[in-house]
Amino acid sequence: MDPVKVGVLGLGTVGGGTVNLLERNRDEITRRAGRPIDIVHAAARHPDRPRTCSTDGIRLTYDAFEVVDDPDIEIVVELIGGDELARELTLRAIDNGKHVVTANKAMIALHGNEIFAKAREKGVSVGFEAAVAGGIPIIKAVREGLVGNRIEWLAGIINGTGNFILTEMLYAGRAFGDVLAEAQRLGYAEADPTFDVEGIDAAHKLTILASIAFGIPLQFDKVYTEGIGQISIEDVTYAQELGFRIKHLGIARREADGIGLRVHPTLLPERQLLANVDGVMNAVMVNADPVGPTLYYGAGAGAEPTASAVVADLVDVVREFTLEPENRVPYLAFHSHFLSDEPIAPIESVNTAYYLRLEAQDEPGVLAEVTRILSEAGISIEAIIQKQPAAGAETVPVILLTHRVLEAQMNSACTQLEALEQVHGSVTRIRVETLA
Ligand SMILES: NC(=O)C1=CN([C@@H]2O[C@H](COP(=O)(O)OP(=O)(O)OC[C@H]3O[C@@H](n4cnc5c(N)ncnc54)[C@H](O)[C@@H]3O)[C@@H](O)[C@H]2O)C=CC1
Ligand SMILES: N[C@@H](CC=O)C(=O)O
Ligand code: NA
Repeated sequence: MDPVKVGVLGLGTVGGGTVNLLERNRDEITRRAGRPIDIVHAAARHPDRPRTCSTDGIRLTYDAFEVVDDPDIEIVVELIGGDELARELTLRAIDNGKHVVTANKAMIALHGNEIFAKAREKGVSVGFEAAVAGGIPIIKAVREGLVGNRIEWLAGIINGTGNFILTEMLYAGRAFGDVLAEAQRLGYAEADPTFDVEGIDAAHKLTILASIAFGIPLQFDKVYTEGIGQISIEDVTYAQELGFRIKHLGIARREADGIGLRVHPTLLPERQLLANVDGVMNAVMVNADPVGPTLYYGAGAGAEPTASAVVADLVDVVREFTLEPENRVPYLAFHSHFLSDEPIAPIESVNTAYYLRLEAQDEPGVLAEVTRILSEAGISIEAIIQKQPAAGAETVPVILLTHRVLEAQMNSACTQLEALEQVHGSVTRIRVETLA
């Protein structure tokens, strides 16, 4: 049995994890793939650096192009991250007739349309299971397991670092910088952690999920994105009093004007399973016809869970070696000539319920003014709470939960609320989803 020869680009967190996993579960993996899978060539920026994996039997080089040009290599595993150089190396590997496995969501979200077109032309596979929700086999589940369904919406916690920070900071009282540093130490964070904190990484993943769920091209630039930076302890506390938890979600849903793609903090009823996904864990809920809601849960980041997904793709590619390219599972689940040009709905036309918090002067008539403005904007109120003023404070917090409303209506109502003399500062607004 000739081993399959694999080249790896990048021996960092995921690269090291992948080398270790192929070694540790070698027998099981060989019995499943039909042949042993050997990493024989790897590019590392610092080949002499101590690593988390053994490099025995692996030819090491500084030059990633040497690996993609190595005629012995059948599959290239791209694990350097970033988008431009990774794209160049991936396209070159494909041009050289090699299959590619990658964990790089930025590259797939930004350049996937081009990469898949080139891969189709060359008849090679491109696996990217590790790019979304780490170890959860979500690409496989949506692309293959739900193939008979029409997907209505999906919603998920799809950034491990962000969820780890939120959980530790808001529910265990730790400081942001301290938790982020720990996420970096544990290998969860992106090279530039603002990608995690500002929701960019989640938007990359949502782009990919939406494409395979709805059969649309990858359109990262159309995702509406808010990060976790503006979530305050105060709002977490009030949300809890109302029976909700705040999570950072990626949501893709069929809306009246097209498909809505958004990443933002969200209040979820505390009984929702997604509301109880904590730490580095991720979860994606998919609502489809006819299956109904299904939920996928597991570690969203870290060396070993991510390596699990990389190895799953490696085995899939090996199993498909002898399949005619047209009989393989399409990269984006739908055949490329059947991808739809359905528009992406602008955020203004998205419909959600809202949590609002405003600081109002503690005097008669203010609540009446607030409810008048909302009612004139066609927004109905589900709950309203006026807190006691803190000692010596000029204002009292007023918290409202609204029914579903168009984003555009909410924008204009908030402008009017902020213009009231009795309302100080800006209105805090967080979308509410019940995922029903
Ligand atoms: N860490 C995680 O939990 C997950 C990471 N990913 C993705 O996996 C990819 C890799 O991430 P990590 O392993 O966490 O990053 P990392 O920073 O730990 O590893 C990347 C490695 O590539 C090396 N490298 C960079 N440019 C190179 C070049 N031109 N030639 C050779 N080596 C080069 C770096 O020196 C580093 O050792 C990224 O695309 C990331 O988004 C995906 C899922 C989870
Ligand atoms: N930085 C990412 C890594 C996995 O995709 C995350 O924290 O989710
Ligand atoms: Na995955």
